[in-house]
Amino acid sequence: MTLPRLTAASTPPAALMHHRGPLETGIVHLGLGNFHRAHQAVYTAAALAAQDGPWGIAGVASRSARIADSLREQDFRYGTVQISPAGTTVEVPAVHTAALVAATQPDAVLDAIAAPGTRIVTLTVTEHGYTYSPVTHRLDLDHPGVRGDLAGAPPSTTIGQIARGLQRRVRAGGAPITVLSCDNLTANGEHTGRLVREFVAALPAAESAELSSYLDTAVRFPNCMVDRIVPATTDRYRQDVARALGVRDEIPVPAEPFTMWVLEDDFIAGRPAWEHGGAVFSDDVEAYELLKLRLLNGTHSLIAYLGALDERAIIPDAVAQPFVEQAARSVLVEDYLPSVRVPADVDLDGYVAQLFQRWSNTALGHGTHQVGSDGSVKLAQRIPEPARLHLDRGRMPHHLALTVAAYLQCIAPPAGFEPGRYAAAMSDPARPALADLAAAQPAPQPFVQAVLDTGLLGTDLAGHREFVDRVAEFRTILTTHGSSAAAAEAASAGLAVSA
Ligand SMILES: NC(=O)c1ccc[n+]([C@@H]2O[C@H](COP(=O)([O-])OP(=O)(O)OC[C@H]3O[C@@H](n4cnc5c(N)ncnc54)[C@H](O)[C@@H]3O)[C@@H](O)[C@H]2O)c1
Ligand SMILES: O=P(O)(O)OC[C@@H](O)[C@@H](O)[C@H](O)[C@H](O)CO
Repeated sequence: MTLPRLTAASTPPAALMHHRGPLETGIVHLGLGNFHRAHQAVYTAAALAAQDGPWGIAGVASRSARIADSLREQDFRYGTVQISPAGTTVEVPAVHTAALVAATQPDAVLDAIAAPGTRIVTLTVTEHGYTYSPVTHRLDLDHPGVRGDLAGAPPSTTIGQIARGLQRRVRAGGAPITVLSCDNLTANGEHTGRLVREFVAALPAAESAELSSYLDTAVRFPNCMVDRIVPATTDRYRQDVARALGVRDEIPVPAEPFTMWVLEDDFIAGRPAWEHGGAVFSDDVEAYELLKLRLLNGTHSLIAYLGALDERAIIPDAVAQPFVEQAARSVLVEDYLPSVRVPADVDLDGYVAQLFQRWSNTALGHGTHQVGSDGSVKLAQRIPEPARLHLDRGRMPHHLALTVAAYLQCIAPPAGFEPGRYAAAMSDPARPALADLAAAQPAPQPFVQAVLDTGLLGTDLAGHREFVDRVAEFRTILTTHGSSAAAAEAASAGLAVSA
C-alpha cells in the first residue's frame, strides 16, 4: 500500500509538537542537517507550544537541495524519531517556514539575514564549515571561498554569508540581531564572532568601518553547549515514521532520548522561550562546554577510531568490545577529566555512567565513520590542552597519544595496512595531505613528527619529543598487532604510572 506523503494535511494532530500558526520567521538557520532538526527545532517547538512568538525558522542548506526540496514538498514537516531500547516515538516539530539552498540562492540567504523580522541567525555547519585554520584559529584568508567572499562574489562560506548578510542588514536599517553557533566548538559564540570580525577587518576600509560599528553595538554572539546524539537518517527511520504516523516521510531525523542545551542568555533582539524544552541559561557555559567537548566528544572520537579499526560499523558495537570500553574509560577519567572543571550541578559519576549508557544505545545506529569524520579539525580543539597539562606535570597521557595514533591509522594508514571500510568512509579535509606525508615518511616516528610539525595539533605538541614518540609507538603496534593490542599497551602503561 502506498502511504500518503507527510504534509500539513496528513500530519496526525497528536504528533504535532505545537498548534500555532501560521508562523512568522524570526530565525535563519545555516546548516539544515540532522542535528538542527532534532535539537534546536525541537526546543523551538516546545517554546512555541508554551508561548506564541515570531519564531518560525528559515532553514538554509549549504549545497545539497535534498533536504530543502523535501521540506518544501512536505509543508516543512518531518518526524523526529526518538530511539531507545525501550521503544520508538515520533514527533513533528513543524517550526520551519522556508528552506533555501545557499549554493543556488545566495541572494535569498542574504535577504533572509537582512530581513527586519529576523532576530537570530543560528548555525550547525560542522567544525569544518567555519573556514578557519586549526593552527592559528584565525579565519583562513587563503581559503578560496573566503577570498571570493571578500572580493564580493555571492558568498559561498558561512562566515562570508553572515558578514555579507549583516552588511545588507545595516543598509536596511541595522536592526539588532544575535548570531548563535550550535556547533561542537570550544567557545563557539566567541569563535564565530572573532571570525566574522576578521572577515570584516579584511574588507575595504569604508565597508569595514560601517560593519565594525554595527557589530560593536547591535550584534551578539553568545556561547552555547549542545548535546544530543543524532545519527544520519536511514530507511529504517523512514519505516518507523510510516509505522507510527501512517505517512511517508522522506527526511525523518533519528535521535536519542537524552538532550541538553546550555546557553548564555545574551539575545539582543529576543529569543524563543527555549527553557520550555529544557534549555538551561547560564553564565558558566564554558564549564559545560569543556566537560561535554572533552568527556563526550573526545572519548567518542577514540571509540570511533578504535571501533572502525576493529571493523565495527556503529558506536554501540564498538563500545561493546571490552578493550574499546576500557580505553574509553581511561581516556575519559585519566586524560580528559583532570583538564575540566565540573559545573556545580553536575553529578560526575552519574554523568559518566550516562555517557556509557548513551553510547551503548544499540537501537541508535551512530556510525563510527560519522563520529570519526573531520578529525583534523576536531582533535586540534580537544587534544592539545589536556595533553600539555599532563606533559607539563611529567605524566604521559597515553590514551590521548593512542587517540592521535588511531586517528592517523584510519585516515593515513601506512603502506600495506588496510584500516577497513569504516575508516575508509571517514571524510576529512586533511586526508590527501596526510596520505602524502604517510607516503613520504614510511617510518612511524618521522611520519608522526612530520604530521605534528604541520600544526595538526596546534604548535606545542610537535616539540614534545616523548609525546611524538609515544604516538609513533602506538602506530607501530596498531600496524603490527592491531587496535586491541594498542589499547592493551596504553592500559598497562597507564597502570604502571598510577601504581
Ligand atoms: N549529530 C550530532 O549528534 C551532533 C550533536 C551535537 C552537535 N552537533 C553539531 O552539528 C554539526 C552538524 O551535525 P549534523 O548531524 O547536522 O550533520 P549533517 O551531516 O546532517 O549536516 C551537516 C550540515 O552542515 C553543513 N555543512 C557541512 N560542511 C559545510 C561547510 N563546509 N560549509 C557550510 N556548511 C557545511 C551541511 O550543509 C549540512 O547542512 C556537527 O558537526 C556538530 O558540530 C551534531
Ligand atoms: O562531530 P563531533 O566529533 O563534534 O561529534 C561527533 C559526535 O561525538 C557527536 O555527534 C556527538 O554525538 C554529539 O556531540 C552529542 O551531542
